[in-house]
Amino acid sequence: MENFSEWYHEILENAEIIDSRYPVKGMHAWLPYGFKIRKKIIETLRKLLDEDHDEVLFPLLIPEEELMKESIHIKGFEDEVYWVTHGGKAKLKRKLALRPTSETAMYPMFSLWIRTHKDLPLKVYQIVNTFRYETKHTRPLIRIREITTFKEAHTVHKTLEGAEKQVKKAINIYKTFFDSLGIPYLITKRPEWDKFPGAVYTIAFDTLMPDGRTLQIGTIHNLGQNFSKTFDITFETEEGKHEHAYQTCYGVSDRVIASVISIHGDEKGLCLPPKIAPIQIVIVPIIFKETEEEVLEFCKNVEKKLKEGKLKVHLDDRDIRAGRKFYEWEMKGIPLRIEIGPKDIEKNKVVVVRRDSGEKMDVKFDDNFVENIKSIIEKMNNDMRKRAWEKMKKKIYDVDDIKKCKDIINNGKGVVRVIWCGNENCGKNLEEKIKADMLGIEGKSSGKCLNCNEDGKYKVLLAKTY
Ligand SMILES: Nc1ncnc2c1ncn2[C@@H]1O[C@H](COS(=O)(=O)NC(=O)[C@@H](N)CS)[C@@H](O)[C@H]1O
Ligand SMILES: [Mg+2]
Ligand SMILES: [Zn+2]
Repeated sequence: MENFSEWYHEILENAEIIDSRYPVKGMHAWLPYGFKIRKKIIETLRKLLDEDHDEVLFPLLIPEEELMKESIHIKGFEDEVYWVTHGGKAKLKRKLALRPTSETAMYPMFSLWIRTHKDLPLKVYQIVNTFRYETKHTRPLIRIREITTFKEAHTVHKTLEGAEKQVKKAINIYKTFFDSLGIPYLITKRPEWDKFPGAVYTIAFDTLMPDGRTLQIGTIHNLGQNFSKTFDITFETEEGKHEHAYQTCYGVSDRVIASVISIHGDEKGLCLPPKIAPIQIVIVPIIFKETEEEVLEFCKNVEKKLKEGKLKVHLDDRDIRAGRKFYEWEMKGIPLRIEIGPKDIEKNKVVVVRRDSGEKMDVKFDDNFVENIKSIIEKMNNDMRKRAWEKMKKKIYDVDDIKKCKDIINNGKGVVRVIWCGNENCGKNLEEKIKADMLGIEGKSSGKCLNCNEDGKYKVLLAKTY
């Protein structure tokens, strides 16, 4: 794990997640196993969003004049937009952008959909691919040019309070989502100079990767009335007045998958949270010639019982060495392995091995068998999440000395928490001094600004970032 980047690229290949050989930089093919993991993660996300959003689907191509409408927004994206300029041999009269994100695709339509207060709040999302011509170093699933798993939610409200309430709801949705994947997170309000182009403010979820750098795994933007004024999203109030609506949008991407792989993975390969593992349990028969029949028979019964319990189980009865099977399934991060040999069936039990801790347990194949397996799985989900949080918390340092900050940041030790006065120039100066990015404001604080010694106003986090 000391060379995280090498480990990361190898695991994507060895665990058959994606194939990076696709001949366009920053774009990759999803392989069957990786696709199944991605599908489970999307299912988890959909279940959360469908509680009070409707799923929609907008076109990929955005007319230039719509994309250019919100000046700050386009300022932030103009260097990253892919353009379509031809249809066949014919040059298009007006060029079309591949959506980098869909505000400018959706909001002209919202303006048509929203007439009166009865049409609000509107809460929609889509899970699509988006395109950003990233000029910084691209990296599979982390910084890609085709973001293949881009979930973007867009909401419209009558009042600022409505939008504020939705921001809080979105924060809870992301907390629940990342908790279910066992991913720890830092929640901060991005500094003014690093918020989403066109937003009033941005709340970000960052996680800490094994190399000491943080990865922005989700963002929530309060758009105020910036876009509703640009795209004329107005509604008739109860009193018959016309007002501009208040909006939010929030998104996650393939980075969620990158963080599940990176944070739970180890030298043996992936370690998937049981909740999103395409196969939760693999049964490996320990075969000896004289007892082959009854062992396989027993394995089939165990498999049947587990399937009846709605668990995703695979019986690996290939005619290869058990050790080879262990290696392969550990690489693929299957949460539980069940080993069954002649001694086990004599005692009517199986051996259960946890992928995360390596812990081995005997479990009786009796009436409580499925329940016992389910509680091991439940415990594993919780242990993986707790372990990841503890690991991250240990790498967040409260620091009141610039030199110490530099040492922590330069040696990839993690994140520093310091007191800041809130002044932008001072903040940017601090970033330069310790060669880190300000993730953002965690909360209020008194004391002295670490950088300029003026009155401190906020607790802020800084780290090396992706
Ligand atoms: N090049 C990229 N590769 C992978 N993920 C990315 C990339 N760029 C952004 N993301 C992820 O996408 C999330 C949402 O992107 S964003 O620009 O912050 N926000 C939006 O686009 C808003 N419309 C909310 S959906 C980011 O938090 C980040 O996790
Ligand atoms: Mg970007
Ligand atoms: Zn200061």
